[in-house]
Parts: sequence; structure tokens; C-alpha cells
Amino acid sequence: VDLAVAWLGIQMDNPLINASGVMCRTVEELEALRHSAAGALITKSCTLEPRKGNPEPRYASTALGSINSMGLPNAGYRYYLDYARRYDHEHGKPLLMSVSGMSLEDNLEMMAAFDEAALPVLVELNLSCPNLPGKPQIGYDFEASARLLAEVSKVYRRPFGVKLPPYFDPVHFGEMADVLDGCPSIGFVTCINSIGNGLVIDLERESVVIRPKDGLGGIGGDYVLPTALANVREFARRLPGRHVIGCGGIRSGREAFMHILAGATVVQVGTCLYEEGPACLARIRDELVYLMQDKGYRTLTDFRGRLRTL
Ligand SMILES: C=Cc1c(C(=O)O)[nH]c(=O)[nH]c1=O
Repeated sequence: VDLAVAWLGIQMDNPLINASGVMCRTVEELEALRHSAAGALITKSCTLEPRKGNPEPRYASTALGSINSMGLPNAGYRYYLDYARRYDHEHGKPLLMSVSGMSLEDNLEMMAAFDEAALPVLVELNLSCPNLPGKPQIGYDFEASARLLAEVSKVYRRPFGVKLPPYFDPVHFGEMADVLDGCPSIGFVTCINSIGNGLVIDLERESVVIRPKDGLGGIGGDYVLPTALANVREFARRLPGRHVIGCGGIRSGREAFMHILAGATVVQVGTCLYEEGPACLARIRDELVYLMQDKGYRTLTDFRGRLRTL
């Protein structure tokens, strides 16, 4: 069984990446990922200036997943750009960089800086942070998304990707696919970000479990797998010439297989990585190998996008 993937000019020996935001805010965390079984790694979404993020507690896990309202804590884009400049792109694993500016101007300033640096990285532009009080997710505003992508394409002259929020209606799948189809620079879409603004309740305490936004936060884990798979399949169908990165609900080789069957080129692991640590990536990789062996597949292309309908 061969898990190798070659896409958008990068080679990965397996399709597993951390989800942006998990275990990727500091150089130490990124280095731990680089030394893990990950096929590639992605940095925490960055802003123009460093951010402390929301008040704690801002993350909680449940039997079925997680809720977070981190509030985009990060060291600022210069820190991650510096890591990328020092990174051994030649011999190391592919490095992806997540960008999530607080405004159009901030996004353009950061993307222009990444363009100037001309590093062999892939940029994932985050259109879906659900946890900035008072700020809507750009990905739910189709006109604003189209404007942002058109402006970014002028300052960042290479293919890049977007991190999308989950959509829940075929009309919205279509509208966002049209926006992305109209932007030739989009080489990949990552589906999905956490399902925004859920509410987890602690029954004993009769209380919410995170402080920001009176307990509202992005939901991840088992809760989101069906929604993630739907978004992967719907965008893979609508954007045949672009890659889809599957993210949401992956905690074993089984869900990784499902995401790829639904059309994902590679996949990202979030909640499971947060809860179990980088060792989960070797476990998930091995489980995917065994599953492929059981099913008689030798490579990911043998089943990618081959989800049967009835
Ligand atoms: C970049 C901010 C995000 C955050 C955050 O930093 O609160 N949490 C998520 O689940 N998704 C995000 O995109």
C-alpha cells in the first residue's frame, strides 16, 4: 500500500496534515508536528499583529468532540513567515501557512508579504473563523468573499487555498463554488472549519463550559463528520479542477478513508490531534493502510472520489 500524494507541486508520503489551529502556534509545536507521522504541517492562522486571543477557558472537550472559542491567538504573521524562511523546504515535509487577517487590508498586507518572500509554501486563506466577537465569517458573505479573493489574487501571484466554513444548503454550496470557480488562483479548498457557535452545557454545573461569547464556540470532532463529508463531496463535485482538503471528524483510518472516498486529496486532523497528541497521526496512518489492504486498494487514487450513490 502506497499513501503517497503529489498535488500543487508538493509531495507527501501520506495524506495526513494537522488542522490549522491545533498544535501549530509555536515553533516548538510545529517542530513536534514536523517530527511526527504528519505528511505535511500547517501553521496557526496568523494576523498582522500578535494576538492573545479570547479569555480562558476557551476550549473544552466532550465525549463526542470539542468546542473552542480561542479568538485567533497567534504570534503574528512575521513569526510564521520567519519560521517558513528558516524551514528546510528541500528535505522537510511540505509546509502550509494559514492566514486570517482581521480586515481586507490586513489580509492584503500579509499576502503581499508572503508573495514577496516567494517561499515554496502553500497558503490557506481562512474565510471562516467563527470566534471573533462581532465579526461575521467572511465565507458566509459571498460578495465579500469574491471581493477578497479578487484583491488577494492581485497581490499573491501563485495558487493558494481557502478554509471554508460548513455550508448546509445546496444553494449555498453552489453560490460559494461559483465564487471559487471565478478565482483561477484557488488551487484548493479546505472543508470544513468548525461548525460555528455551538453551545455545550455542563449538566452538573448547569453552566456553559467556555468563557467567551457566553459559551458559544466552534464545534469539532465526531459531531461534525457528516457535515464535513457532505462539504467535501459537494465542493469536489463542483470544482473538479481544484483539490479539496478534508477536515472534520477524523479520528481513525476509517474517517480518513471516508473523506478521501468523498473526494478529498489530503485530510486534516483537529480535535483528535488536540486530545491525543501527534502520536495519533501514526495510528491513523497505519489504520488507513490496514483498511486499504482489507479492501484491496494499493493507492489513494484507487478509491479517491469513488463514493457510490444508490
Ligand atoms: C482562526 C480562528 C479559528 C479559531 C479560533 O482561533 O478561535 N477557531 C476555529 O475553530 N476556527 C478558526 O478558524
